[in-house]
Amino acid sequence: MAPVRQRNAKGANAAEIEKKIKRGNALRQGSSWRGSRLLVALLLVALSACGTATWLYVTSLDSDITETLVSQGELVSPQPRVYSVQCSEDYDNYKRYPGCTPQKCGRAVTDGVVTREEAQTLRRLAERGLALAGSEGGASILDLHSGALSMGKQFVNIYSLFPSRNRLQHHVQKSTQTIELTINLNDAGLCELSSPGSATRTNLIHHRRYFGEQLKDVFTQEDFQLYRDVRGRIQEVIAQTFGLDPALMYLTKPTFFSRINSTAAKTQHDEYWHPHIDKVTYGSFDYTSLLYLSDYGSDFTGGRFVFMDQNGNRTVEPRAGRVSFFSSGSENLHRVEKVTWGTRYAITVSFTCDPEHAISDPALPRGIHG
Ligand SMILES: O=C(O)CCC(=O)C(=O)O
Ligand SMILES: [Fe+2]
Repeated sequence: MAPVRQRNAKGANAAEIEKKIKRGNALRQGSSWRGSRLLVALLLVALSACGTATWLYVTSLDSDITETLVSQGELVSPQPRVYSVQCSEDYDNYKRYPGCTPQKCGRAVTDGVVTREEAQTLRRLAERGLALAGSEGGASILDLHSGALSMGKQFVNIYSLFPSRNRLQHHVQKSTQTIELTINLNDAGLCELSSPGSATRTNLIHHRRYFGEQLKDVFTQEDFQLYRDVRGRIQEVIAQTFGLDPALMYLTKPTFFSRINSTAAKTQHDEYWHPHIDKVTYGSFDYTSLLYLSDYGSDFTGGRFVFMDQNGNRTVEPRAGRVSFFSSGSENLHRVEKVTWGTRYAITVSFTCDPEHAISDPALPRGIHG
């Protein structure tokens, strides 16, 4: 019996051990299941956290935009779309010119004043002109009136190099900064640029020949005629919209082509995105207009124009041929978003009520025949 009991006891032990092994396996299996379930859950949490963060980021990019006043895809024609805004007190600090000084303020957009073909012609002109030089950073300008052209980290004057005098002094101006360059034309027709305050003599460059030869191909009389026509039509629509006498408003400086891309800024001149008030930045401006020469979304991304109002921001999306215009005081604080891709072209054409700040339409310098 004893051996049987023993066998039985052994048998019971073996069954117990087998049970334990099975339980152990099941437990291990269970814990590996639990482990992978935990991993999947963690992954899901991480993914949804990522998704939420991305969503928050994307919406935060847009969250400062309360309203799109005019999108690129729509066509505002023939009448401008007008948004009235209460005039700021800025104009009280200046002499008032009845029939011109803003009494009604606001902003308006029209696609009915400049055709897309005209915008394309002007854009080609901007491309050719700015290809002569251009800023090292993302924002270049070509001022048609003064001839100031971004070059590297500074500006050159493509017009002043023309008169056949030997020594010229001129000022290149953008915003509040004025650079005075003295240009000496040497016997070889090369020019030496020097600027007061810099002890070292700067560049000996073939500017005179370079721009002289290039300019003939870049600007024709027709181009300047087109600028004049467009300027006249813009003046008319501003006068109509704000109830002004167009004969009492004058083109003022600066009036320039701008080319913006996503290259990192190299100097302050490239930092076009800062909020500003045109009347403060440019002084003489009473009405600002912007003629866009390229399309938001297909020629470039970013680069929307943003009115920064107290109760939110309102955008205008550039469209080739679109004219956006507004009274230049602090009722129209604005900025341009950074361009994130592509190239954005525009022209700034602005008007003053003060005859002393009037400029004549840009024209080809004497001696250059288109
Ligand atoms: O190009 C734009 O949309 C605006 C430029 C601007 O604000 C300016 O020239 O003062
Ligand atoms: Fe501006």
